[in-house]
Amino acid sequence: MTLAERKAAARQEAIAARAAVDPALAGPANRALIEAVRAAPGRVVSAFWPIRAEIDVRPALNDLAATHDLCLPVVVAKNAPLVFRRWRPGDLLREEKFGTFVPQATEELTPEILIVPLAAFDARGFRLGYGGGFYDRTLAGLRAAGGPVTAIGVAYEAQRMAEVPVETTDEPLDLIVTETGPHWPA
Ligand SMILES: Nc1nc2c(c(=O)[nH]1)N(C=O)[C@@H](CNc1ccc(C(=O)N[C@@H](CCC(=O)O)C(=O)O)cc1)CN2
Ligand SMILES: Nc1ncnc2c1ncn2[C@@H]1O[C@H](COP(=O)(O)OP(=O)(O)OP(=O)(O)O)[C@@H](O)[C@H]1O
Repeated sequence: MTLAERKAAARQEAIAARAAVDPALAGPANRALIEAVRAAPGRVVSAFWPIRAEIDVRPALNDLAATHDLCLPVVVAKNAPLVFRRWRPGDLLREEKFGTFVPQATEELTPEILIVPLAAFDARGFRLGYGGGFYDRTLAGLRAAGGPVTAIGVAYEAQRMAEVPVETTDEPLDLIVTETGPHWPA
C-alpha cells in the first residue's frame, strides 16, 4: 500500500468508529476543552462548526465567547491555507460545499489557539483530517510566522490509533482533548 492508500484506509476506519460513538461523550470533552483554551496564551481562537459525526464543540464556544475572540475556518482554494473569519454565537452562517458552514463576510482574524477537527489521532499528536491538507498548510504558515500557536485537537477516544500514517508535511498537534481529558503528545 502507498502512504496515500494507508492514510485513506486509516481515515475511513476512524470516521466509521467516530460515527458509532455516543455523542453524550462530548460533554466532558467540552469541559476539558474550555480549560485547555483558557490555559493557552492568546485571545484569538479558531473553532469548527461540526459536520458529519465530528465532536460538537459549540457548548465550549458559548463559554469561550465571554473571554476570547472566536473565528471559523473558510476554504478559499484547494491547495491554500484556510482563512478564518470572526464568529460570535448567534451569527448566521452560510453553507459551503462539503457541508461546512462559514461566517458571512466578517473580518479576517489570525488565530493563536486553534481547535482542530480530525478523523484520527495518535499519542504523538499526529492527526488525519479529510485529506485536504488544509490544517497542515495553515499550521505550517502560522508556525513559520513565529507567533504563539497552540493547536488543540478535539476528538473522541474512539478516534485514537496506535500510529497514524505520517508524511513530512504533517503538522503535529500540541494537545489533544477527548472525553477523558487533555493528552499531551509523548
Ligand atoms: N467542521 C469542519 N470544518 C472544516 C474542516 C473540517 O475538517 N471540519 N476543514 C478541514 O480541513 C475545512 C474543510 N475541509 C473539508 C475538506 C474535505 C471535506 C470532504 O468531505 N471531502 C470529501 C471528498 C471531496 C473530494 O475530494 O471530492 C470526502 O472526504 O468524502 C470536507 C471538509 C474547513 N472547515
Ligand atoms: N504544507 C504543505 N505543502 C504542500 N502540500 C501539503 C502541505 N501540507 C499537506 N500537503 C499535502 O496535502 C495532501 C493532504 O494531506 P493530508 O492527507 O495530511 O490531509 P489531512 O490532514 O487529512 O487534511 P486536513 O488538514 O484538511 O484536515 C497531501 O498530499 C500532503 O502532501
